[in-house]
Amino acid sequence: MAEQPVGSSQACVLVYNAESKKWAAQGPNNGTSKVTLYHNPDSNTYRVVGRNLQDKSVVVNSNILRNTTYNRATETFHQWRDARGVVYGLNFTSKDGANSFALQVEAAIKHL
Ligand SMILES: CC(=O)N[C@@H](Cc1ccccc1Cl)C(=O)N1CCC[C@]12C=C[C@@H]1CC[C@@H](C(=O)N[C@@H]3C(=O)N4[C@@H](C=C[C@H]3C)CC[C@H]4C(=O)O)N1C2=O
Repeated sequence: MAEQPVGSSQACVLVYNAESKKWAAQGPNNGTSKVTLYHNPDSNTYRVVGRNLQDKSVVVNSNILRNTTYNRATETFHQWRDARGVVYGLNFTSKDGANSFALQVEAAIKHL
């Protein structure tokens, strides 16, 4: 069976630049995107894919692994580090959207 969407939310997608110590919004309109957690049941893998609402560009495509720490830095800002050390941040547009997305990512990590 192909990849299934587990859940989606709206967030500004940011990537941290360790050099400049600054967050960079990904894509136009301040990086506001639809972020979706996908599950591939055949390989039991998960990934977070974000598509910018304005130009539909893919602004994040990050595997969530069993050793991924999904950090709820605040009620509306969550972050994680990928296998290459790239740090992604999601600045959610609502606390409910942030919480529901985090619960699905946390459940996914437990399921790996
Ligand atoms: C042990 C460890 O790895 N810790 C990592 C975090 C982490 C922990 C555990 C697992 C994985 C990871 Cl990833 C760490 O601390 N990291 C990862 C890279 C960046 C950072 C390092 C330093 C800075 C200091 C300030 C802080 C930060 O960026 N806070 C946010 C913030 O300044 N902003 C964003 C919103 C709200 C705030 C919460 C929106 C835009 C900007 C703003 O408000 O304008 N930092 C970090 O998060």
